[in-house]
Amino acid sequence: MSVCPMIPAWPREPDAALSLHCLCKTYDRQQVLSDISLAVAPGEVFGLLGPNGAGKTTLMKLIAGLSRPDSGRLTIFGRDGGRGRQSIKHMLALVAQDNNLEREFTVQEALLTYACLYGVASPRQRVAEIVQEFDLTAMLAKRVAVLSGGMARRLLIARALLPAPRLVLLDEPTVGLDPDVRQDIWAVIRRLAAAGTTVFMTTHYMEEAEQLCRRVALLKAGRVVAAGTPAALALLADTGEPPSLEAAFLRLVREAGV
Ligand SMILES: Nc1ncnc2c1ncn2[C@@H]1O[C@H](COP(=O)(O)OP(=O)(O)OP(=O)(O)O)[C@@H](O)[C@H]1O
Repeated sequence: MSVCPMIPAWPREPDAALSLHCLCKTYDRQQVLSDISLAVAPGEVFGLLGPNGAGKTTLMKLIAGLSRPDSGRLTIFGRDGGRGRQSIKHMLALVAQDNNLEREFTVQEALLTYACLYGVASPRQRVAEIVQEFDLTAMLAKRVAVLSGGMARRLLIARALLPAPRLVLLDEPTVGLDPDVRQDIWAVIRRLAAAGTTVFMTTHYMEEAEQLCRRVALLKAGRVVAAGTPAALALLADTGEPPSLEAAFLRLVREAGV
């Protein structure tokens, strides 16, 4: 029988925005996720850290319902993420790493089409709100194919927020972006949290985790090896230097047997 790590003082399942209990996933007989147990409070920005191949995207896909766990339990705002998918679909949005925008559409068309597909009430009005919030007016007539990486990322996030999801999953939201666009996206994430939206994000940037996340979990070879506030995790570095999340990350990732 697998042992499930207990994490004290985390939100209890009925109160949590997202609750994962002993989730396991294998691909081609490779154990990719083992006994993942986490809980994220409503309105929290939670960061998932880990080296390449640790299983972060796989976990995102399980939460988003794009893939099924082999075992374990997943609830979103207290509802079963397995059987009750239909009833929670509208509550969450995933912004994946890849750009899956329709290249021939204009920005306006991309937003309006998505709003209609997702049954957003008053789609034109909602698109106008999002355009204003993301300062997209100047690029509305541009075709998606000609957008820079930073513009496309902003559009992907803007599009995902059209149905006003309560839980937003961001897979490496600022990877490959310049510092200016990164700051823009950080501001979006802070606004979401201030408005009570829950954000569950992955990142390879320790500074990003420190700046944005109330708590983080470190995934290594498909297991949670540490979790807590960035400041608490930084203390695990134990290097004699001023504590840093980066030093703690390196220590935990390199340490054998953790
Ligand atoms: N569809 C799949 N079929 C088979 N193996 C897969 C599949 N998706 C992921 N894997 C494997 O699962 C493991 C975890 O991959 P995953 O993409 O979740 O890691 P990650 O932590 O997101 O990595 P990165 O930081 O590089 O994005 C890897 O060994 C990967 O090869």
